[in-house]
Amino acid sequence: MPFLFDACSFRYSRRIPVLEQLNLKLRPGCSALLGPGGAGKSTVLGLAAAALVPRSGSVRYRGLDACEERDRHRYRQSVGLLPQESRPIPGLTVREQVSYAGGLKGMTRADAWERAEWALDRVGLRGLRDRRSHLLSRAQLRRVGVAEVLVHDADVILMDEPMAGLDAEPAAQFRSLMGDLGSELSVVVSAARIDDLDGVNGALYDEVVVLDQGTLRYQGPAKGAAKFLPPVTEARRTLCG
Ligand SMILES: Nc1ncnc2c1ncn2[C@@H]1O[C@H](COP(=O)(O)OP(=O)(O)OP(=O)(O)O)[C@@H](O)[C@H]1O
Repeated sequence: MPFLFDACSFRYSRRIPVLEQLNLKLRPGCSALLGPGGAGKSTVLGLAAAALVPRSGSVRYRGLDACEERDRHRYRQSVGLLPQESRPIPGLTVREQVSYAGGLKGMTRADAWERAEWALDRVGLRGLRDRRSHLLSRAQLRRVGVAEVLVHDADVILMDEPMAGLDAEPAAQFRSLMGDLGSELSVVVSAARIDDLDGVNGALYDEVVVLDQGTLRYQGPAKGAAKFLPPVTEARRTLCG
């Protein structure tokens, strides 16, 4: 079931439009959203997650309209966003933080608490569940972010540049987690370069969307995307095999 962006316009401040009349069918389960810094990837994911609201136009998923008050709660339950930086909540343990995320999506306290343990197990953080979340590394916090999505049983997870800023070893471990998640849950992943996603799960990226300056430059198979991406030789090599 795709995200449907219909004539969607968005701007953070009055002056500079980021998206203007964007029409996009973003298919979870197989999509990578690529583009250079400032292309609008985070904005598109924020709109798809109903964390941002368009100035005009609409964003729909599974027949629910993210802009309609009556649909928004159910919409947000189905969609989870892993932002570029997962932040600790000062004073909370890891399990409390994940459980709190479940509460924000409408789960009862008891359900969220139980399910948080499962979600932390799923992302390999069971052993850290009672640690204060501000003591975690960036890579561990990113896993907490994934657990915050798993806790409320979202059916799609939108990951905003999940490999950015990770050292080689945690990056490899996170790729492996993403590969596992991709076989269970629909995923949309953004990245500046396709090689940031290399090795995650080849089958996941049978559709690539390239954005530049808020405009859709390309949508289709990964191989055809190379000429629409910035001239990064490594990225081209990966795409073109
Ligand atoms: N909170 C904000 N306030 C004002 N402008 C913003 C804000 N967030 C993003 N922008 C601007 O919106 C445009 C699109 O940014 P966005 O973060 O969506 O792009 P991106 O492709 O995700 O880039 P990056 O890879 O650098 O995160 C950029 O010009 C950016 O400067």
